[in-house]
Amino acid sequence: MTDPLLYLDGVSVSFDGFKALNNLSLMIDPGELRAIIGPNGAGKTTMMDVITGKTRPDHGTVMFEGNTDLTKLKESTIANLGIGRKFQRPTVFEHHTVLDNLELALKNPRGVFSGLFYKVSEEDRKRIEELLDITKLSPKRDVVAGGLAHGEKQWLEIGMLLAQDPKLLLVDEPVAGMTDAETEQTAHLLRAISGKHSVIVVEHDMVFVRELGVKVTVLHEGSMLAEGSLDTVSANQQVIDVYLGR
Ligand SMILES: Nc1ncnc2c1ncn2[C@@H]1O[C@H](COP(=O)(O)OP(=O)(O)OP(=O)(O)O)[C@@H](O)[C@H]1O
Repeated sequence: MTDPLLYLDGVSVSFDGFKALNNLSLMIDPGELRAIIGPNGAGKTTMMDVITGKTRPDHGTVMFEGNTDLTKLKESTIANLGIGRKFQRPTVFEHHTVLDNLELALKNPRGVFSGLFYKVSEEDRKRIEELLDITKLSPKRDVVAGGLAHGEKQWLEIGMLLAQDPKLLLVDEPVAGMTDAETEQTAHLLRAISGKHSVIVVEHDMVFVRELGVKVTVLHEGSMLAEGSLDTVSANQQVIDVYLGR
């Protein structure tokens, strides 16, 4: 058995006495792509906030690569360990081209480097070509990011995060506002980057989750309600009740 890359153990977070996370435990393997679903308020965002160090849990540990407890570290330190996060709204440099955006992302590995003394090396060029290829943005390389379609912007931002070679990528509702074709393409992209990177994706769109075809964790009231394939969890009576509001 491989050791998990990430191991949340008994994590609880309270806001004014309200338990947003309640004794949550979860394991993610190296290279795994995992979907997290759950009704509004289930604690999905809070879970991401705890992993990235934005929110400190009241109880529990978040072990990364076996022996690093993320709950003891600052957000910037956690980012430097190789944990990237993509928020729902794309944040790309709108006035720069796709190529420039990827170059800028390479220039600032996890925010440590100064771009001032930076020159694009042959190795970087190769990496940028790989990123253009995987995000399917090669034909758009010279287009200004502001002129991209919504889906393309999201893929560009994922490419920018990949430029920093994260071990773990957290992706929050990537397909909100996407067309069906874009949604399918995004599932394809996330599947393509898993293996080399672990990816946790939070999403409400079940068509997308089905396209991902990976293990699903269902959160409810801050705890894990069920885990397994989408077919398994959707047949679970407790999961059905929660989604129907019973
Ligand atoms: N900073 C905060 N202060 C007070 N309550 C909070 C705070 N952050 C989250 N909560 C509450 O904790 C609960 C869990 O919220 P969270 O955003 O993690 O859920 P979610 O599963 O991401 O929901 P959604 O699918 O709607 O994004 C919610 O009831 C929310 O109102």
